[in-house]
Amino acid sequence: MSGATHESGCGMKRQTAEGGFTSHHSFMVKYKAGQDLGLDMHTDDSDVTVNVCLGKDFRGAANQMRRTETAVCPDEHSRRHPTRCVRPSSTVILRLSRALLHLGSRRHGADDIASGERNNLIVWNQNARYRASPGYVNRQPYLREAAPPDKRCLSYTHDRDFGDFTAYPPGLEEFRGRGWCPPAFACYDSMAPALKKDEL
Ligand SMILES: O=C(O)CCC(=O)C(=O)O
Ligand SMILES: [Fe+2]
Repeated sequence: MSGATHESGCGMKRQTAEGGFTSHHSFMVKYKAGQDLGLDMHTDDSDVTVNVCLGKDFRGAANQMRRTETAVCPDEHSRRHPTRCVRPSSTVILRLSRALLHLGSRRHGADDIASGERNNLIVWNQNARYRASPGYVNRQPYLREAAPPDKRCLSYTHDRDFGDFTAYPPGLEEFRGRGWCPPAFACYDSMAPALKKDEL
């Protein structure tokens, strides 16, 4: 591996404190024509994720050689910040033989590849002591969203209001109305009234 991208300002102190990681879960993801081309925005069941692009030969959505774009939400998911951002998500270019390190609780996804095959090694690192502490992201209070989400942060599988901001990807219209985010009590003021009534 020739280098790793680590977004600045993405502190990992709490996640790596008190002896560090207590478990790891590693797996490969594969993107190829006729199978998955990319991955919708989501969070991981990890405290810190390592994502290494191992192969093979592919072109990204903008036809770049062996590079693809990954949107990473600037804010850590917490019950206070219900998994998506009102601030613009940053775009990280993950290219062959490089690694990306990010908090599992930050929403992220992989843009579709245009051609070829992309293979990435994903390592989910968990810290049981961090998870048991009051600072754990999923122990924070879940507050109302202050404003509509950033478009780049939207997820067609998770967000009820995805279709209010952008068209569903071809063939994925069936996800309309199926998401859970944001729950009714956390809707921003200008969210469509029909969606505000939905319960979690
Ligand atoms: O393919 C990628 O770059 C992201 C994969 C990922 O986020 C995951 O498998 O959880
Ligand atoms: Fe992920």
